[in-house]
Amino acid sequence: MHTSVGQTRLVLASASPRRRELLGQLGLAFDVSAADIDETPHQGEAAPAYVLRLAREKARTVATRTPGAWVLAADTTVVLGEELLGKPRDEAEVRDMMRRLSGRTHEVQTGVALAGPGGEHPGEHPGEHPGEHFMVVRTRVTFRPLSAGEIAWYASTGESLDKAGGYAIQGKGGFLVAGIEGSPTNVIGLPLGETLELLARAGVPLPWSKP
Ligand SMILES: Cc1cn([C@H]2C[C@H](O)[C@@H](COP(=O)(O)OP(=O)(O)OP(=O)(O)O)O2)c(=O)[nH]c1=O
Repeated sequence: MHTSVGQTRLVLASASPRRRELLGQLGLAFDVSAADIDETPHQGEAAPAYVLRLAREKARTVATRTPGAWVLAADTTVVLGEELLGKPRDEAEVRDMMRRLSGRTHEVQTGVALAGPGGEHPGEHPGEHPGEHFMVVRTRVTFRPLSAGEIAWYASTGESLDKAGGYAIQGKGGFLVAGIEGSPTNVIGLPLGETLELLARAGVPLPWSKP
């Protein structure tokens, strides 16, 4: 997809097909450019600080190579108690995550960051990209108590490996979930209502705003 928002391009800094599809639902035109960054959490880093740091880093990385564009990025993680559950490495780790999530409520947290087309002018605060806006959105998700058979089958489907917490609520993993409190699109990787508010706050022209 290539076009511009008013005079200024909007770029989605993501390799995630889910984020591309979700942002596309807002009727905005945008380009896509993935940011490959190190996603290792810092020692003792709290979940909201972690997802925000990664979202801002992705946005800044792409903003540096696309000057004059608005750059939107996000990072999603699953938080169970104090623990961050990222993407599982293999099927055994998926089974382990499913056993831990079974019958319990966890939070899905997404950091969303928008870097403005600020050129070379410094931001207001040290380390801040000019025109930067960001936020963290949290959704509570409760899993059904899962049987050993359900866990083994789900882990074998292969849909877990590129998903935080090892499941996809929008896919085969829908049966795992008993209830959800908060934004559903946040769980899939981009909270649409809040993203819209962020874009509006930053002054990005929306499809229905007057020219
Ligand atoms: C919990 C859950 C996560 N996910 C996905 C959303 C995110 O794409 C992924 C978490 O990984 P992220 O690191 O947030 O994103 P990504 O690596 O897929 O893409 P990029 O960094 O390039 O933007 O997990 C689902 O699709 N469904 C779910 O139910």
